[in-house]
Amino acid sequence: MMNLKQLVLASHNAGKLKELQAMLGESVQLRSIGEFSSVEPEETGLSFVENAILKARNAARISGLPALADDSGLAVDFLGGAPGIYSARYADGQGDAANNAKLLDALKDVPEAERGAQFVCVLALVRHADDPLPILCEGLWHGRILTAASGEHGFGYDPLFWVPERNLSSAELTPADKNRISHRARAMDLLRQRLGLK
Ligand SMILES: O=c1nc[nH]c2c1ncn2[C@H]1C[C@H](O)[C@@H](COP(=O)(O)OP(=O)(O)OP(=O)(O)O)O1
Ligand SMILES: [Mg+2]
Repeated sequence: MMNLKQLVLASHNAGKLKELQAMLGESVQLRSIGEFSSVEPEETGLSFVENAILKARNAARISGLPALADDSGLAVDFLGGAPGIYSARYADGQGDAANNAKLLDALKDVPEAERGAQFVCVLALVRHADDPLPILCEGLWHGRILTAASGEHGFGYDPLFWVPERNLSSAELTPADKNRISHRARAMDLLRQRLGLK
């Protein structure tokens, strides 16, 4: 189908690279787009799918390699699905800690039963920059937003995301356990099936 020994990961997020490489194992080497360029494309799409495709095409164009992109985020029920595709930019680009603080504030006094949320991950794989048939895989992970941060693992909103099947925050899970059950794990599972890697 395509040479998948080397794929460029269209992401500047070290947390994603670590998780995706761990899920893929040694048969596929993920190279970060950061090796080729430090310029991040503007995420102008209105959906996770559009942004994932846009990032994958951009990375394939820059690197000349097949490219995998991950567009992901946190959709909070009480906020009508926000921050959603804007999760990384929720606190205007001030980073994870500011995003988490803003989310806690937005849910101040909201009772537990109304704090439902889901992590969303869309993976897009393109064989080359103009690929007319990107492979798209998605994964969801249902949980709840805690009232205070807890845990040191992971990245992003992990310290605020309570995982019902473990009764722990996502940042309290071991990396290996998160990689078995997360939104990203589900999307990667589908991708491996699509690629005949399992
Ligand atoms: O497993 C996760 N655990 C915690 N937080 C997560 C997770 N997965 C996505 N997230 C959050 C981080 C960021 O606020 C947004 C992704 O934004 P997103 O644009 O896809 O990624 P990004 O800008 O960090 O890197 P890049 O676009 O270069 O891949 O959702
Ligand atoms: Mg981004």
